[in-house]
Amino acid sequence: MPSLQESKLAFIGGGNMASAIIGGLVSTGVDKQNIYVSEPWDVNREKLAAVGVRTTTVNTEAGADADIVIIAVKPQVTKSVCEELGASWSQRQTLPVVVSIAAGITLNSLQEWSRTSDGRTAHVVRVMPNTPALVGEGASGAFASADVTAAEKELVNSLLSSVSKATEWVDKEELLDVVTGLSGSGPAYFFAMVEHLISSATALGLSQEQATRLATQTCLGAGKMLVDSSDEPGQLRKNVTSPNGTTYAALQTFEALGFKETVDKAVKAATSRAAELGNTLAK
Ligand SMILES: NC(=O)C1=CN([C@@H]2O[C@H](COP(=O)(O)OP(=O)(O)OC[C@H]3O[C@@H](n4cnc5c(N)ncnc54)[C@H](OP(=O)(O)O)[C@@H]3O)[C@@H](O)[C@H]2O)C=CC1
Ligand SMILES: O=C(O)[C@@H]1CCC=N1
Repeated sequence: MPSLQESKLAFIGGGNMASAIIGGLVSTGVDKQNIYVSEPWDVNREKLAAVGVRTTTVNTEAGADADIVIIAVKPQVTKSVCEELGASWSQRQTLPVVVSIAAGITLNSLQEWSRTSDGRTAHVVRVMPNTPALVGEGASGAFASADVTAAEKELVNSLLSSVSKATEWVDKEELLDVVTGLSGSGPAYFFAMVEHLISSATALGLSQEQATRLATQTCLGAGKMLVDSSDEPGQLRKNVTSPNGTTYAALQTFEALGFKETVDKAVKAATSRAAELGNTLAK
C-alpha cells in the first residue's frame, strides 16, 4: 500500500468540498501531479487547473489508475458516477480505495453501485469532512466498510489529517449522519450567526466594515479559546457572563426564545435529512 505522498488521488467532482480538500492537500505538500480531478463545469475545472492539479471531464479517466478515488459529487449524482467507475474497473486487478463524502449515501449503496462486472466490490470509506479543510482547520468523521484493511484506514486517515484538525472514526455508520448534522453542516451555522451579528450591530449604528471585522474576529477568538483552553465551553461562557451584566441580558434573551431547542431541532433536522438522502437514493 503506497503512502499518501506516493498515492495517486482521483477526485470525481471538483466543487466546493473537493476544492477545499485539494487546497488542504496541496498546502501540505502533496504532489499536484498525483491529484487528478474530473469536473464537468469549465469554471470549476479551470480554477482547479490554475492550482496546478491535473483535470479532465472524463470520470473514468481520472479513476483509471488511482489508488484512492474520492467521490465528491452531490448525493443525487453518486449512483451514476459509481456505476460508471465500477464498470470501468473490470480490467483492473486491484481496485482503488473509494472514499465517499456524499452526505447520507450508505456504504452498502456505494459498494453495490460500484461493483465491477465480474462481481468485485471496492473497499469503501465514508467520510464527512467540512469546508474549513480549505484552511487546514477541517473536522471530519469517518466510517469504513468491514473489508477495509488497517493500512487502507491509515492511508485515509493521513489524507483526512492533512486537512482536518479533528478526525473522528465512529463505530456505527448511522453516527456519520450525526457528524453531518454537527460538523459537516456546522460551519454554515457559525456563518449564519456571524451574518446575523453583523446585521444586528449595523442596525444599531456600527458600519458594515467595523461590524464585520469585530464579528469575524470574535468568532475566530472564541473558536481558538474553545480549542486551546482546558475549560469546558460552559465554563468559558460563564467567564464572559458577569452577574446581571450585558452578556447575561443577551443569553437570557436567547434562552427565552428557545435557543437550546432551536439548536437541537436544527441538528436533528440535518441528521434526519442525511439519513433520508441515504434511504431515498438507495432505491
Ligand atoms: N459543501 C460542504 O460543506 C460539504 C459537502 N459534502 C458533500 O460533498 C459532496 C459535494 O458537495 P459540494 O462540493 O458542496 O457540491 P458542488 O456542487 O460544489 O460540487 C459537486 C461538483 O460535482 C460536479 N458534477 C456533477 N455531476 C458530475 C458527474 N457526473 N461527474 C463528475 N462531476 C460531476 C458538479 O458540476 P456541476 O456544477 O456542473 O453540476 C460540481 O462541480 C456532496 O455529496 C455533499 O453532500 C460533505 C461535507 C461538507
Ligand atoms: O448541505 C449539505 O447537504 C452538505 C453536507 C454537509 C454540508 N453540506
